[in-house]
Amino acid sequence: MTSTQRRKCQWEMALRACGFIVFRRLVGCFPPPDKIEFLLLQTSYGKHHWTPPKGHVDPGEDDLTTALRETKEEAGLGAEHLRVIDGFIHELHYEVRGKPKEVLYRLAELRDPGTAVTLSNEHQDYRWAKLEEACTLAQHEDMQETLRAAHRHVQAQQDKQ
Ligand SMILES: Nc1nc2c(ncn2[C@@H]2O[C@H](COP(=O)(O)OP(=O)(O)OP(=O)(O)OP(=O)(O)OC[C@H]3O[C@@H](n4cnc5c(=O)[nH]c(N)nc54)[C@H](O)[C@@H]3O)[C@@H](O)[C@H]2O)c(=O)[nH]1
Repeated sequence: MTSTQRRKCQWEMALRACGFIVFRRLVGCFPPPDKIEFLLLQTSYGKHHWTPPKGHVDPGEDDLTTALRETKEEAGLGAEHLRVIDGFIHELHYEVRGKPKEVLYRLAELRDPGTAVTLSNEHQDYRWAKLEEACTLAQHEDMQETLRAAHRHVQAQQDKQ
């Protein structure tokens, strides 16, 4: 299937995308109370909006495979770089050009916080952002709530340790 056929097929189906809220924990700098930073990517097209790595589900692909593929394609981070966090899945529903779209986000920690991010031509910039900056970049309320929920989830896990 050519990329044009793939894109047409995706538009004919319900829009569905999957991705990862990728976070890293800063190490070695004391005290900052909040060491959690989220990865956001800025598109090189359209409104240049910021989102975590994610993208459309290919025909026959399962959600986790899509999330891993897109994170590799868009940020250069593969399964070997990530620790997928159990118990966190957030599904967002919004409209894109009049069509309903659903986006499913899982949560993953960057194992080595020093790992470099490598962008594809779909994005022009990236940021490792603390929660409030990430919410400002993300703009959309549903994404902001997802980031806050991810932050709560990571902190709750930390508190248990
Ligand atoms: N030239 C050009 N080309 C485009 C354009 N558009 C796509 N391409 C091509 O498609 C490829 C991307 O393919 P994938 O990577 O597989 O797909 P995704 O990762 O899914 O990426 P998208 O950008 O399609 O979709 P969203 O991020 O969902 O943004 C769509 C709208 O929704 C808003 N929005 C975003 N997030 C949230 C949220 O959390 N909450 C709420 N409420 N709203 C949100 C956002 O502000 C925006 O207005 C590119 O390579 C291009 O070739 C475009 O405008 N111009």
